[in-house]
Amino acid sequence: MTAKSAKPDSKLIDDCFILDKDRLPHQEAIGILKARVHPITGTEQVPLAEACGRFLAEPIVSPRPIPAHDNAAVDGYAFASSDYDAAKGAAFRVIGEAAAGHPFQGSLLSGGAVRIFTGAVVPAGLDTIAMQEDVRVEEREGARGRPCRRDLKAGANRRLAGEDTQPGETLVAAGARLRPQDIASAAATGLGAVHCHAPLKVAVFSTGDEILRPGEAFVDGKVYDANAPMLHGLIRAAGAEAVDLGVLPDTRESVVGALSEASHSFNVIVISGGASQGQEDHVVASIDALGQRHLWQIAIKPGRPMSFGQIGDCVVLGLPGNPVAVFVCFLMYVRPVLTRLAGGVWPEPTRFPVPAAFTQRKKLGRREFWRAKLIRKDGRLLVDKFPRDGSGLISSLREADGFIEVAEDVDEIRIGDVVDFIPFSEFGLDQR
Ligand SMILES: Nc1nc2c(c(=O)[nH]1)N[C@H]1C(S)=C(S)[C@@H](COP(=O)(O)OP(=O)(O)OC[C@H]3O[C@@H](n4cnc5c(N)ncnc54)[C@H](O)[C@@H]3O)O[C@H]1N2
Ligand code: MOO
Repeated sequence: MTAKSAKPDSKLIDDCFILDKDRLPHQEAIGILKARVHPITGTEQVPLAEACGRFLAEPIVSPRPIPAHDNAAVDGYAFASSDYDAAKGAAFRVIGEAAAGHPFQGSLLSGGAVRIFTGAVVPAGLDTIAMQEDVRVEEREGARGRPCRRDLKAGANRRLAGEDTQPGETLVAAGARLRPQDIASAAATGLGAVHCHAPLKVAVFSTGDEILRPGEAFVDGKVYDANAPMLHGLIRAAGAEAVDLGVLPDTRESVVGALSEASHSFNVIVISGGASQGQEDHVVASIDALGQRHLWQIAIKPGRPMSFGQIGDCVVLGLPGNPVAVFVCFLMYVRPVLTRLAGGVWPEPTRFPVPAAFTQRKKLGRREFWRAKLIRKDGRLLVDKFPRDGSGLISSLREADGFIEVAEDVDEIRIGDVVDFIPFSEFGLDQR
């Protein structure tokens, strides 16, 4: 991997990214977003069964030890280790029974054992359980004896009260997005509901006179709207509610009117297309007219003309029209913004170091996100770059396993260089 200091590259005069040095570096853009957004939704009690995927407003703290009692890990016989000789094994007289939900009720005698089943409370005074497969049943002097094997450790097959969770322990921190295993943890403490942030309401617009809605009859010269349905899925995967408000024509009045109206009823507006400075691009000018713009043009590829601002309390994220740019901008910028606004902790995807299976030059001074696939070669895991970079190639998104993130100061990746690979699963998008 070759790293150089950023400098203008006169060879690339026809490159529309020539002015990247004047644009905001990725980390500065992240800094602006982080500084500007904070949780904005209300909070509510949510029944556990409905809480998966919600952002937690208050930590989940266990009111009790889990398990609540010492209990049997196996079906067998419980006895006191003080009555047992590990060198010889032992024979016990069975004096009663303990089943899950039905504790032993009798009183214990020295040398007595209790027939016990998995999950049953271990009777007070007993501490060790012999698995029934390790026990031989005998009739001796009229009573049923249970000689059990040698070498059992004191405490064997007993699950201790509190070994999973201690009372007062924080199980899930505020700001976490609840997963099924977190729900199990809360449920095990007896909590019926948890305190969560209300979901964020996000409006989605597409713009462009060329855009047709999927399902409509094709018209020459038009393009079906791939962005709004994709954004819908991405927003839902990020834990927010999405409402698709349709396609706006390329006029200033329609964009200003639609943004203004939506800003009154949504927490966030995500709009794709019309993001740059052509005469048909109205998003940035509309944000300027209606509110404040905090960011526009990032030194990245793809996705450079992304914008971020606010109209009143409504956050507006303007994404470029190219679907690959929408995908990249959403995962790298919009998703963390939505997470934070919804009460979550700013998510940082893990970058996995993986050797490159390809050689590729790159322009200095901007960060690039390359679509990539994991491959196996001679038993090693490598990452291969999708051969074409076009920002309209939805096929590349469909086939990729993730992004390779290439820093501003790198001008070439060579075969064998270790690169930063971000699998799409890091963004909550499942692998097929
Ligand atoms: N002279 C320049 N031209 C362009 C530049 C530049 O710097 N100078 N930047 C290029 C880059 S990079 C991008 S990204 C785009 C950004 O353009 P806009 O956000 O203004 O996007 P549009 O022109 O509206 O659309 C771009 C492209 O995407 C298609 N599109 C738009 N919406 C959808 C949709 N909902 N579903 C599917 N496809 C969509 C649209 O038809 C265009 O092909 O500008 C470059 N040009
Ligand atoms: O950077 Mo554009 O965002 O090529 O699609």
